[in-house]
Amino acid sequence: MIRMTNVTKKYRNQTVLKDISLTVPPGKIIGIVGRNGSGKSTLLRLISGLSLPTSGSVTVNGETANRRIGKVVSYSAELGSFYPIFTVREAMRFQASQFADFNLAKADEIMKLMQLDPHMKIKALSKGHRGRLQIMLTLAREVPYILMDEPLSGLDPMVRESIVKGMISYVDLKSQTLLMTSHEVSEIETLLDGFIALHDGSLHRTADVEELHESEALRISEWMKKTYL
Ligand SMILES: Nc1ncnc2c1ncn2[C@@H]1O[C@H](COP(=O)(O)OP(=O)(O)OP(=O)(O)O)[C@@H](O)[C@H]1O
Repeated sequence: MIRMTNVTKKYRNQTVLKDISLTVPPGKIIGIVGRNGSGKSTLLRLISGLSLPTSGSVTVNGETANRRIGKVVSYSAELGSFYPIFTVREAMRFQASQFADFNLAKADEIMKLMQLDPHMKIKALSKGHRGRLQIMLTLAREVPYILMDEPLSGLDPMVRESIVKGMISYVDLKSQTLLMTSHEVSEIETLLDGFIALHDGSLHRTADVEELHESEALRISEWMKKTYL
């Protein structure tokens, strides 16, 4: 279980998250939605333990989310931490050397699904292929929580649907929870069990997708248009 209790995050004197309290149960696919600058990435970074709240607490399976939480949380790392001269295969091996839970066989399958060339150097990859590599490196860890920040950004619209579906097939919902942010809610909403909607740093709503369908006969994208426009 991910639990945020009265979490506020400030950068200098700007409050980017305000008094957020929420829980994310295990075994779910959850979207974090909201306008640009509403705090989606900041929320994920707090859960990943790479950033700490100014006040309030964030716990994952009862443990405070700090840098050590990386043992149960896989966060879509920036490729900046990988040497640009690494090939795709070397980046996989490097990830395996950093994380004992990195499943090389699964990584290999995802690499094929993503149509990544194992011999290509990171510095030579296009933006879309760098995005695919990031998805593979994040998803191949056998951890309870996988956090992906804008996994679809930079991906060609023609392949997004198949990549999203493929991605989900590698999440084991008996033991894993996936949280992801996306600007294109309509592209991921059929996969989501629930969503967390932020507005100007405040928690606007958390809901089950089914509950939204049943109570308001709306899809998330329709609800967002109605709410935010
Ligand atoms: N390291 C930082 N230092 C200062 N301000 C920051 C930092 N990180 C984020 N912010 C600010 O926090 C606010 C929320 O940013 P965040 O990236 O979390 O929003 P977001 O909802 O993910 O945005 P987008 O949809 O544009 O990706 C923004 O105003 C941003 O400028």
